[in-house]
Amino acid sequence: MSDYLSELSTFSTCDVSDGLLNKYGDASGGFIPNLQKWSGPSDNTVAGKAYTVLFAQHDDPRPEINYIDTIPAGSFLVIALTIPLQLEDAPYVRVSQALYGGLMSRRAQFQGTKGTVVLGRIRDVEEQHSLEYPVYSYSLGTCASKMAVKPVAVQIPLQVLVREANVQTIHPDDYIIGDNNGIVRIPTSSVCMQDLMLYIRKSIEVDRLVAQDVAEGKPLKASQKERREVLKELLL
Ligand SMILES: O=C([O-])CC(=O)C(=O)O
Ligand code: NI
Repeated sequence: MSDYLSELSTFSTCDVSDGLLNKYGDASGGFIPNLQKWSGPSDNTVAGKAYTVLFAQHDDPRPEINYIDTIPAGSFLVIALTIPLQLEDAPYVRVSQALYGGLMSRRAQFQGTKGTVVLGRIRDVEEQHSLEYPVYSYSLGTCASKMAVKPVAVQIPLQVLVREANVQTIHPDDYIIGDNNGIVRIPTSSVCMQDLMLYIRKSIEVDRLVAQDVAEGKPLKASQKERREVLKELLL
């Protein structure tokens, strides 16, 4: 099986969104909205495969699980709450406790995890920063989560409530890509990775040529129209 992680980490999240938007007609471009980046490298992209974790209310009948000690290397840890605990508008979650902290990042990093996305709050922001391990979340908190919520399942689809009551579903093993712009997800079940990668490579080359034209004083719109012609044949 071919693994696209190393090449994906040479792209920007915007390049990936361009591919999903233009090649697959995905209006969201795979962007997971409202996430803040708190830590991680400032000058490169990180990519991993979604290792999904669902948190539910503390009195949920399902027993609490330990997920942090069994993350496969190359994963991007993605943590979400059940839909009733989410909100459409800021702060996007009903839970004011932090689902994730610095010790968890240390353990994830030790296992070769590429980064962590928490669709909720995290804490220990200074410790996160010092680890240089990529962490994204909606916001921050100070209190641990044990009296409010608990992890109940791994590697199941996670539903994320976004504006206008839309729900995005993140599936286990979707590609997750992060940089300073935010987080993008490639829905692996509905995308041919080989075709998408080909499109993105070409589209980056086109943007490079347009930038060159602009540096030479050419008008932007005309340059884009001309340079993007070559992308049309990849849309078939
Ligand atoms: O105790 C917790 O819930 C999380 C935490 O602070 C850590 O991982 O450092
Ligand atoms: Ni802590």
